[in-house]
Amino acid sequence: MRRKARRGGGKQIEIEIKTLGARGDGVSDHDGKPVFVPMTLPGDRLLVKLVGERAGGLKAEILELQEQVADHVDPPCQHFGPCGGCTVQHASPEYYQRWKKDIVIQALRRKGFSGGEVADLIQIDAGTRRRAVFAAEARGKKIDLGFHERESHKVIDVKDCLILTSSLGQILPPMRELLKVLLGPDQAKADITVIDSKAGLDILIATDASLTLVGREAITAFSDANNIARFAWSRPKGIAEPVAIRDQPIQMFGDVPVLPPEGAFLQPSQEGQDILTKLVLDYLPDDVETVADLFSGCGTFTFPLSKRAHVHAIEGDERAIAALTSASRRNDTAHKVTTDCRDLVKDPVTADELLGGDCVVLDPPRTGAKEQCYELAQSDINTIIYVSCNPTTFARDAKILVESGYVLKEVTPVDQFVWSGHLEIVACFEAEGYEDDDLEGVGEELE
Ligand SMILES: C[S@@+](CC[C@H](N)C(=O)[O-])C[C@H]1O[C@@H](n2cnc3c(N)ncnc32)[C@H](O)[C@@H]1O
Repeated sequence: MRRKARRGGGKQIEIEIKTLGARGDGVSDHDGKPVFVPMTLPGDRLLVKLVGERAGGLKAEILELQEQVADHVDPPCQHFGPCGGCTVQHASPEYYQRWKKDIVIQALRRKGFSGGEVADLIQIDAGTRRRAVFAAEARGKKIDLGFHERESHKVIDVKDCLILTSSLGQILPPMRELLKVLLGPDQAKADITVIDSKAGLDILIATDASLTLVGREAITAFSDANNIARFAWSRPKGIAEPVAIRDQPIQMFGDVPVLPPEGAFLQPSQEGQDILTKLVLDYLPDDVETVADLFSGCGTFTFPLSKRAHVHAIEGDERAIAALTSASRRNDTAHKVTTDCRDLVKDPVTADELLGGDCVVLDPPRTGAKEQCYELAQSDINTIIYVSCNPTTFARDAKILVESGYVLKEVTPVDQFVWSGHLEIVACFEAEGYEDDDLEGVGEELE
C-alpha cells in the first residue's frame, strides 16, 4: 500500500530565518506557511529539509548553514539540540534577554496593548531549578532518565543538566540504578517529580509498573543512602502512597512552614519564588485589609500576604488547600488566613462575592483565568495582581479586564525557566481612578 506523503516531507529549500518563535525555534516561511527550524536565529541563511507538520506550520532540519548571524554562541550543555528542555542556549545572553522580554510585548500587542507596560526582564540563574519532573524509560537492561526529546516522547538520558540544583543533578545516577529494580522487569515508563527541601529530596514516582516487595526494599535503601526525606509511589494521575518517610519535606512560604502533598506544584526555583513574592507584595497597596488569593496552591503568596492583610485563599486541588489550611492552623499569622477548595473555571468567584474586598491576587495555570476575569471585570476590586506563566493567555485575560475599565499599570517578566521559551509574569491592574502612589518603579528595584 502506498503511504500518503507527509505535507512538505523531504523537500529541500533555501531560507532565511525571520524571527525567533515563542518556543525558541527560528521561523521562516514557505508557500505561505511558517517553517520552524531549531537552533537558528533571525538572519541565518540555510538549506533545510522539510520533515513534517507542526501546529500551523512546517518543521525543518538544517542540511547546510550558509550564513550565521553574530548573535550565536556555543551552547553550554552537551544535550542541547535533541533535549526538549532548553531550546535557546545558542543565543548570546543579550539577544536571549531581549527576545524573552519581547515575547511578552508581542503577546500584549496582539491584544491591542502598546507593550510599553513591560518592565525589564528579571533573570534567574541556571543551576537553581529545585523542582523538576523527569521522564524515565526501561529499555532492555538500560534505563533512560532525563527529559523528553524535542517534539517526541523519546527520553533523553541526561548525564549532566545545567539548570538543576546540585542535589537534583546528583540524584540522577543513583536513581538510574534504583529504576533498574523498579521498572526493569516490566520494561515500564515513569514520570518522577523531584523537589528539593531542607530536609532532603521529596520524590514521587508515577508509573504503571507494579511495586513489588523487592521494589519497596530498594526504595528504602535508596532513601537511606541518599538522604531522601520522602519517597512516594503512584499510578499515573493516581493517589500517592508514601513508601519511605525519613523526614518532613517542609517548604517555607515567608516564615510559615508548609508540608506540601507529594508531587505538589511549587515555583521551580527558590530564587523565582522570592522574586515573585516580592513583586506581589510590592504591587500590594499599603491600605489593603483583605486579599483574595486565587489559585493559591499550597500558599506560596498566601502566607507572605497574611503579614499585611486578611487573606482568603482559594484553590482547586484538595490536597494543596489541605496543606495550606493545616499550616495556617499550626502557625500564628499576623492576619487571619481562611481557605476554600473550589474550581475557579467552573465556579469562579463572582463579583457579588468579591463586594467590599480590596485586592485580588491570581496565579492560574497556563490556560489562564478567562472565566474568573469576566467576574473580576464586573467587581469593585481596586487592585488585581496577576501572576502568569503564559503571556498569551495573560494578554487575553488582560484585555477582558482593561475593556471593563481596569488600567494595566505594569508587567514584570521573570525568567525562571532559563534557556526555554517559558517565562513568568507579574502584572498589576488598578481600577480606573484608583491610584496607588507606591507603584512607581516596582520592577526596577529588583534588577
Ligand atoms: C501556577 S499554580 C500557582 C500556585 C501558587 N499560587 C504558587 O505560586 O505556588 C496554579 C494553581 O492553580 C490550581 N488550579 C488549576 N486549575 C484550577 C481550577 N480550575 N480551579 C482552581 N484551582 C486550579 C492548581 O492546582 C495550582 O495550584
